[in-house]
Amino acid sequence: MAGVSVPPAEVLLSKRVQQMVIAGDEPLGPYLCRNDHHDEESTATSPIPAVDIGCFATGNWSAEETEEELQKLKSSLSTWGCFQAMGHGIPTSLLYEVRQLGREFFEQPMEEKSKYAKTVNEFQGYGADPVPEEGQSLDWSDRFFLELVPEERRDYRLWPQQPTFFKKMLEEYTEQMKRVTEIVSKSMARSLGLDENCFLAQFGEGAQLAIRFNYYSPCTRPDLVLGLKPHADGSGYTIILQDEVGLQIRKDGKWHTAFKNPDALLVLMGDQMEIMSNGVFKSPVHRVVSDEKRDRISVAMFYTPEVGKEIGPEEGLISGEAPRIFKKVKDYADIHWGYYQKGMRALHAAQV
Ligand SMILES: O=C(O)CCC(=O)C(=O)O
Ligand SMILES: [Fe+2]
Repeated sequence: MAGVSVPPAEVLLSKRVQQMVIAGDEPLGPYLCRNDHHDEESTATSPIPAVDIGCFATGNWSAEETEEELQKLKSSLSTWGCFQAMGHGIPTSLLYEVRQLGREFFEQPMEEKSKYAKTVNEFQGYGADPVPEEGQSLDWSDRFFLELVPEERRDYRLWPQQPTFFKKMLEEYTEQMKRVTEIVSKSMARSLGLDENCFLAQFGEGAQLAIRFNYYSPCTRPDLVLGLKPHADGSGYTIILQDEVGLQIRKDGKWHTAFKNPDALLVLMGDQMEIMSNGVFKSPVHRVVSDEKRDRISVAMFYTPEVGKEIGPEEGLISGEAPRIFKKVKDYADIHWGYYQKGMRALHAAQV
C-alpha cells in the first residue's frame, strides 16, 4: 500500500487491541499475518477426544473401565496432543465464574485496567506479549497474565481490586488446578505404564502455575489477522477454559476447531511433556482465529516444572526400539520463549 506508513510494532503495542476496535481502527502492518486462503479448505471439524478423569480420582470405576480411559488418554495425547477433561469435579458454576472474571476485567474502562499494566518487557500484568523480533506478526488480542504458584512468585500489586471477588475466585480456581494437575500427571504416567508419581517428581515440589486471561476482540477482517499466532506451548502442559469457538489445533496437516464445551477443561501438552514422554505425547501447534462479530475469552493455566529443575525423558520409556530423542534440559520455558519471539518452535533445541 504505497503512501500508507505503518507504525513500528513498539508503537502499535502501546495501544490495546480492544481500544483499537472501540475506536474503529482497521488492523494494519504486523497485525496482518494471514495469507492462507487455501487453509480454509483444510479446516476440519472432528471433535477432540473426551476423557473422564473422574475415574482416575475416585476409585469407583472397575479396573476395565479405568484401563479403557487410560488407553483413550494415551491415544489422544499421542495423536492430538490434547484431550477434553470431563469428570474433573470442578463445579460448573466456578468454571463460569472464572470466565466471567476475565470478561469483567476486560470490560472495565482503560483507566482501571491500566493500573495493572505491564511494561513491554515484563510478563506479569495486563497488556500484550513483549515486542517480537523484526518481521514477526502481532496477535489480535489482549492478555492479563499472573503467576500463582509457588505463592512467593505472586505479585499482589497486579491483582485487581475490582471485581472485588477476584482474589477469592482466583485462589479457589488455583486450588482446583493443583488437584487437577495431580490427577492428570498421575494418569498420564499410568497410561504409559510408568510409576504414577514420575511426572509429578519431574515437575518438582516447586512446580509452577500461572494464569493467562486472553481477550480476543472481534475484527472487521478476520481473514487477515489471528487472535493468537500458531505456536506450541513451552509449559509442561496447559489447561484451557474457553467460552466461544476460536481455538484450532493442528493435526495431520489440518486445523481442527475445538468445539465449545463449557463443562470441559481442554488439557493441551506443552513441549516439556513431549520431552518427558520421550516424544510419545505430542505438543500440538495451535492458534486462535478471530471472528467478525463476536469477542472471546479464554483462561489458560500453564503448569510448568520448578524453576531451575532439570527434566528429561522418563528412563522407563527408553529402549532399543524407542531410543532417547531428547536431552535433559532445564528452564526450557526460557529457551522456548527465545524461539517464540522469532516465530519458531524450540523443541529441536532439546533433541539429542
Ligand atoms: O485462547 C485459547 O483458547 C488458547 C490460548 C493459548 O493457546 C495460550 O494462551 O497459549
Ligand atoms: Fe498456547
